[in-house]
Amino acid sequence: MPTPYDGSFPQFQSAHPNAAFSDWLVARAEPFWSAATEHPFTRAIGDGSMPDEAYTRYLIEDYTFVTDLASTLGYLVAKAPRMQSKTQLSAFLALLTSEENDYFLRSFEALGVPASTYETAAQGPTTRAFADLLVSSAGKGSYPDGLACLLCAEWCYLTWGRREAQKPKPEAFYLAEWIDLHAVPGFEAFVNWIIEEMNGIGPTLSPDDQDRVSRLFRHMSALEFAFFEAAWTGKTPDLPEEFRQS
Ligand SMILES: Cc1ncc(CN)c(N)n1
Repeated sequence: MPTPYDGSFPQFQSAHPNAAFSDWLVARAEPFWSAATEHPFTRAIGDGSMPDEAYTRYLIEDYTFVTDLASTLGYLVAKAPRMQSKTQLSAFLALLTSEENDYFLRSFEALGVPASTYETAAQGPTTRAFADLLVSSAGKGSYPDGLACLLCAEWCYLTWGRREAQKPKPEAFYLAEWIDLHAVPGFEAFVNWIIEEMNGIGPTLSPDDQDRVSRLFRHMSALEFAFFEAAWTGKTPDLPEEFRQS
């Protein structure tokens, strides 16, 4: 697994003159970024080797995560400084609450999960930590804070989605469609937009703000890994010491 870069953005740029702010975020988020994007759970989605039990566990938790993600997008639409950004974010929010919501409902039906289960599911500890970070960064933090969390979540999914889309489609529609949702050109264009938005704003931030944004991206990467791990193993993984609240 790659080791983390612990220097500042200007230091990173002196060593890598063509590097963008988002490259620095990824370098600072290692080894969690690679652990999340290469998690065995993501490979099992594309292999068609996913146990129903693990995928059901994942979908129930992820439905609550996506509900919080929709709230996060609502905050970001409100905080985005430009109309062009509000347009991008609200279009994604519309997709999340329509096409993606429909995906979850059809998948729950196919996997035999009743509405009474997924509508009232309590979040496990990892999803709760995610919800706290996402919703509070976007709601109480600045636009770049919330954007860093969104960037990590969507870029992570584009990364494994594009890789798994190279394999023959899995038979189960809920696996094949989950890959498609995260590999189609429209999703890629949206993630590229978030990357560009962050690359435009990041270099203008103060050193303290850059540092905070990079910590949020790193924390999100660790949670993305933990989320896959919890679904895959059925156990709550311990978060590394640096993310535990005192
Ligand atoms: C945990 C998690 N992270 C990201 C995504 C992609 N929206 C998701 N569905 N779930």
